[in-house]
Amino acid sequence: MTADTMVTEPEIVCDNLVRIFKSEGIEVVALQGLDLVVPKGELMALVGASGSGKSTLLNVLSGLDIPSAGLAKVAGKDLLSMSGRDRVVYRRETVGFLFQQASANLFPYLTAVENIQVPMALDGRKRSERHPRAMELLDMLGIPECADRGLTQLSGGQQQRVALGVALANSPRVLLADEPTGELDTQSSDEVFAAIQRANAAYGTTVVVVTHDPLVSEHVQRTVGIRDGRTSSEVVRRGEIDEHGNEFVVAEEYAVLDRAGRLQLPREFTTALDMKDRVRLDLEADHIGVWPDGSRRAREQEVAGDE
Ligand SMILES: Nc1ncnc2c1ncn2[C@@H]1O[C@H](COP(=O)(O)OP(=O)(O)OP(=O)(O)O)[C@@H](O)[C@H]1O
Repeated sequence: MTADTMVTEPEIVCDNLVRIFKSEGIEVVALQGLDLVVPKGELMALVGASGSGKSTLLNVLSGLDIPSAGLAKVAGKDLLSMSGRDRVVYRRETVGFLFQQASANLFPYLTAVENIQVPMALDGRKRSERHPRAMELLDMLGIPECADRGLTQLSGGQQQRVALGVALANSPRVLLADEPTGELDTQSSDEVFAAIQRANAAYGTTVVVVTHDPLVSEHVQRTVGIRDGRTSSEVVRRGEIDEHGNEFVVAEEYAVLDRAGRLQLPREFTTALDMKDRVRLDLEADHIGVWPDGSRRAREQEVAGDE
């Protein structure tokens, strides 16, 4: 294969991913055929209502949970067929995880630099002296002066940046973050998100952030919406330059069309036109028209079809 014909495999591929939870005889389908492709090095956000399946998806991608069916591949590794042993190595080396609460990533009795060195020690390195990578990470996170501070001497935003350092300690290819700014004030959120952006740019780490925070979801290239366990919509942003040479961002919204031809119409659209149960489709030269059942246009079409 030549360099020209070589196609880079996406870093994350989910194809028709299903996760069913069974408890006390009741089945909950948390993921119902979810499709998602994330190219290497992308920083993207996942948004969706409570219960839509975001945490279930992150748990699958982080190797904590095993899906019921479908395909989930991260950094070329198949998460359904992976052995228990490979899963441990995968979680230590391939993915880093950042939780909403910084404390979930941190040991309270260790300093900032010691915390960042914990996963490195697990990786067969010595913890007794400062590891250059830990100091480099603290620099990149913008908190080198916090190296020897205990957690009680750090603000919430600084603690979350140390937690990010822990997640990045072993240079994971993929960083998964679940509401990383959810408990922070605006300035701290800003600092944590800026640190995530720097990590993405400096190390080429692919980043998936689950968020309700517009500061995050509106400042990434792509925001994917999840509804009822499926990817339903995407907003793609790109920078453009106006006639005065000023940069501005164009955001385009898409519905996701899966391989079976399914798409979810936005609820505001279907409610506005009182669409339910079934709709009439009309193939035009360059688009597909969707009409409410019983609308004048649908009836006209029916008559035209009969003639
Ligand atoms: N371990 C479990 N056992 C049974 N049902 C579960 C389990 N985990 C999640 N669910 C169900 O799966 C669905 C998706 O949950 P999930 O936590 O992934 O949603 P979410 O989008 O992350 O929500 P939130 O924003 O509130 O965290 C919900 O109906 C939830 O009740």
